[in-house]
Amino acid sequence: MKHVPCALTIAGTDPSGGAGIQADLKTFQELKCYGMAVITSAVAQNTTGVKDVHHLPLGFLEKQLQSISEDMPVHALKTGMVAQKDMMNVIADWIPKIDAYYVMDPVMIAQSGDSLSEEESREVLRNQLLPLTSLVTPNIPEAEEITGKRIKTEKDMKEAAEAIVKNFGAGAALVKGGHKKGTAVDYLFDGNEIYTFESERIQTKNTHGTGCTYSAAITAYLARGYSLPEAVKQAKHFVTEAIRHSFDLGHGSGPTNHFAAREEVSNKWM
Ligand SMILES: Nc1ncnc2c1ncn2[C@@H]1O[C@H](COP(=O)(O)OP(=O)(O)O)[C@@H](O)[C@H]1O
Ligand SMILES: Cc1ncc(COP(=O)(O)O)c(N)n1
Repeated sequence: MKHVPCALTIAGTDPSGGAGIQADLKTFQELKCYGMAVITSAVAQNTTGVKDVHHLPLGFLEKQLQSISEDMPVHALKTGMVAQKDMMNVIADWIPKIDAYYVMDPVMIAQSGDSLSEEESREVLRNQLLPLTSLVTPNIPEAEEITGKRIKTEKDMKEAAEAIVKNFGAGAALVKGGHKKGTAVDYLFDGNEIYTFESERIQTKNTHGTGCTYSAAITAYLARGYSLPEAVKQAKHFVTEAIRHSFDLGHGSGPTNHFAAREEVSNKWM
């Protein structure tokens, strides 16, 4: 039987479809992976911001994870919104039971400015989850939170990526420059080398879910067997096209276009 790459996301929801679990599953599907999803929190949100959050009970999170590991193969997984420290502990206990790449998007604050994680969970993220990762993908504010150092320059971004691997035990770190001025440049440190991934900055307010989409795309390429630098390179292309052809939907920061990188539609549909 043909082997299908299997990718799992453990994250919160976005009923408006641009971020969270919904963005991850769309991305897995676009990138020809069998997508699976474990929900941490149900979030009432849209392009304008977060209205309410309902955390699922811990025992139920455990049962969802067990439903995967007792039955399904996982080649790569990602975590997105994991708001509470006890949820992080449950996930940290579960990950070593499966043999898969682990990409952590350390979601802390939504683009709308709403907090998506409890302050006290950040210590557990650093100490329990980071050492289990194959890759962590912080934006600049998240990299500052992890390292405790301000990031102002591109040199600071590279140093943060190195510190997150060397001092906090992440497998690799990709510090994303979506929140700075100038080109959209991201730096990957894989324990040996710094790699640079750069694209032009697209002038749009419609960037809801970019971080989710990017980390899901990296996860999908890892599930498909790409090396880490190649997975990031392909995922960067995927997210750049998704932003370039993002949708002017909703009244806030609109969602990215998860099918923009499809060659067969890019000329016809847009
Ligand atoms: N306006 C933009 N034009 C092009 N690329 C962008 C833009 N905004 C963000 N990116 C890219 O999108 C990806 C997600 O980055 P970022 O927005 O920093 O993440 P997050 O959603 O976690 O804050 C990165 O590759 C970043 O460089
Ligand atoms: C459930 C969930 N997870 C993550 C984000 C972050 O989204 P963004 O990539 O826009 O910062 C979000 N808004 N909702």
